[in-house]
Amino acid sequence: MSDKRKARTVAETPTHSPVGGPGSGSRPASEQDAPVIVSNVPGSFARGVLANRHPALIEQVRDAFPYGPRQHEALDALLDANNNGVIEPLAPSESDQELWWGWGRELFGRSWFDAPFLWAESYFYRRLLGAVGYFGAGPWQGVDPFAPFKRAELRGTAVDEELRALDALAGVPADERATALLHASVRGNRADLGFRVTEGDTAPGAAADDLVADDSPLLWQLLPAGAGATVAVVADNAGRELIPDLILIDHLLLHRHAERIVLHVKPYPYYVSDAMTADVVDCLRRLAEAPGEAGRIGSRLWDAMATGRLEVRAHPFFCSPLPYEEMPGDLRAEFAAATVTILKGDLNYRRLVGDRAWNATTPFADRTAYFPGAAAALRTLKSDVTVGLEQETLDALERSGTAWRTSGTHALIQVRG
Ligand SMILES: O=P(O)(O)OC[C@@]1(O)O[C@H](CO)[C@@H](O)[C@@H]1O
Repeated sequence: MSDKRKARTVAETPTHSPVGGPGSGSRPASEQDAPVIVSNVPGSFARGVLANRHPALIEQVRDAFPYGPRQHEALDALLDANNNGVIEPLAPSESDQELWWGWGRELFGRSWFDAPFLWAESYFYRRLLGAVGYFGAGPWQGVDPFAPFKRAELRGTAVDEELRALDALAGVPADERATALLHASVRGNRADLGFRVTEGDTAPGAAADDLVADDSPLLWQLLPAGAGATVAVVADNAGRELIPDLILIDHLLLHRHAERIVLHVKPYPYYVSDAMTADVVDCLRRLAEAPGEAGRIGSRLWDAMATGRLEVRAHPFFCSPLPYEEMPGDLRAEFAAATVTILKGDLNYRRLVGDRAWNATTPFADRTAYFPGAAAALRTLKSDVTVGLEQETLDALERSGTAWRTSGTHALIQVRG
């Protein structure tokens, strides 16, 4: 962690005030140093994630596999540390021990609730994988603890219905279809299995599709047909989010809005349902084996993989607890070479604009000015961070008295060209 970042984080942690909920849009966060979100504020969303979602998740994972005593003991220890304990560093034998030490040196020995929310969540997932033996040499190495949930979702009848709906869409004009597919990709971000651990079923289409910001005209301007664009797509969740993302990717390739697309996924399981290469393969199979238009999309994408027009990458940075502002040079170069980078989902948004209590009218372009090239965020609102709203929009949301920031009922399409 850089000294600059360390100083900001530590200094601001104790002075953080609750964020989210009615009235929070008027908090006087300066544009430069909005407080880092931590999880020690009673009643805050971040506290709820650590206090409720993480323990529930440990139990779900425990119940989903016939783990042995070693895994059960490690899960018990993680549960205890999450609820009552302090953050322990990784064992020296772990290959990423030094890396995490560097990212959180000053946080070890402190309560999980006092660490920056983004860091604490990321480290929780790292510890969970460690507890079930994901990284260790042994029979559980590489076994995705979230695979049963991802698999059940992908096999569900809801996916059948969503794929069947593509047949009706095949006949509509290309621009209408493009809008529908873009919105489906945004709405797909509601299908987040981590969110559903405590928030219940807010699956795609279950709630009003309420866009609080919509820069989609700018996105299409950046991608005129036939201009030879390369698009980077930073994926979020597998299954019911990744399927509409892949369908949108097919549309971009088919209508030559992009000549080449690089799909960035996680190198290992993360935030419950985040997509890895194995999930891309499962989704492509699901599409390719479906009847009708979905099957045609699946085989086109399969071919696009074979010719390199669609490529999958899994950079380790995606599983780090860092904001995109601190991305390494090779990833920066990759995004710089893209015509536009589309970042899916809530966590990517937090990492893109910074996991801080920004004033919601802070311009999106200011918060993403560091990003190497054009950036587009497609996100359902599922955490406190929001920027780029018009004052009237913010006022109306605050008047609504709803938990609009965190309940997954609202979404946004924000673009910086
Ligand atoms: O990135 P995603 O899948 O859209 O959302 C991730 C999420 O479920 O996890 C975090 C809380 O655990 C929040 O940022 C958000 O609600």
